[in-house]
Amino acid sequence: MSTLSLNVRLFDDTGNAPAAEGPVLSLAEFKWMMDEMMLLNGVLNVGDWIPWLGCLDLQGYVRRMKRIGERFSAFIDHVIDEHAERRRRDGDSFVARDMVDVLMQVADDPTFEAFTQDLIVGGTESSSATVEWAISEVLRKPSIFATATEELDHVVGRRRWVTEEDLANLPYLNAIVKETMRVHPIAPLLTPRVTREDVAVAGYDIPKGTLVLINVWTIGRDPAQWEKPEEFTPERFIGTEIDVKGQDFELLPFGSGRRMCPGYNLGLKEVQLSLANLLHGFTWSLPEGMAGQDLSMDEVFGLSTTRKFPLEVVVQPRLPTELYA
Ligand code: HEM
Repeated sequence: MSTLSLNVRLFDDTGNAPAAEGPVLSLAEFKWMMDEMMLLNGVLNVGDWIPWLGCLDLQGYVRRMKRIGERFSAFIDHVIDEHAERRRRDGDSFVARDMVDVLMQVADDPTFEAFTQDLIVGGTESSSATVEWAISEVLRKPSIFATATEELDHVVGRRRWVTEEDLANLPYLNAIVKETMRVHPIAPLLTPRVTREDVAVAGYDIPKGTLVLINVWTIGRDPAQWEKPEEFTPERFIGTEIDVKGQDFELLPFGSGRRMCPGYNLGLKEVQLSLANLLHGFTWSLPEGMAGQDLSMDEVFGLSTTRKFPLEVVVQPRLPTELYA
């Protein structure tokens, strides 16, 4: 899934970065860089909590962070140079083809490189990991697959793939996505906030300057908010108005307020459309002899929360052969 997500953003069909002469040559290498960055974002660095130990870098994390920072920087420079070159080459006939092109048209300041990196890092694993969690949940509960494919067959039919226009007519598919985001929020503690003034929330006095973490992972499992929260039940969203757009505080997979995910619209569509096509196009099952409850749902906590163990599945086509060409 992350390969698909990266191919959409950066790589061509052969897995090479565009103009494969830059500091990153292969998709595999770039994926390693992404994994390393995600992991290092979530680690507990002793030096952050016991400052006098910081200079020793006992766990080696700071060294690794510096190394990955330099490699990412070199890669982003390469992406920007490549885009600038096409802009120069095309002159008046230049047409923006991707997000970097658009950003270069609207912004030209020193934060641009960091912003491009934010978009690549923030937008890649979040979508792919969410789809992977959704497929994992479906594998554990085959009745969900049956209901989803019944809806897809009815709305889309078996002679074509799902398109963006179909999404509005797939309430059960959308409910699977919401339920996945409730149980597996990609950023369980959102981005940290600091209070700008003294404030009282729900009877608690929070002084100005307090670091505040919003635990959406726990909110998603709060029995006061959700019936049988430990169960994966997409049906709970059918017929409700609860949405993921930052207004319903019991479900905040994209956060809320001014620091809410700026890519939520794109991310949501990407997850809905990928999942819809994966369920429509393939029958999913676990390897022989493995039962749903045997599938590990252990998580790795990093910048995003991904599966600890890779998902091993058996897939079979559901649609006419010519659609897979
Ligand atoms: C399923 C997909 C996605 C999920 C679940 C997700 C989730 C999140 C969350 C929870 C935050 C923190 C929000 C907060 O603290 O209030 C965030 C921030 C961010 N996201 Fe996403 N995201 C997704 C897709 C994307 C995409 C596609 C992009 C860009 C193309 C993107 C770019 C960003 C950026 C740049 C930030 C930092 C914003 C800031 O700090 O001001 N995300 N995302």
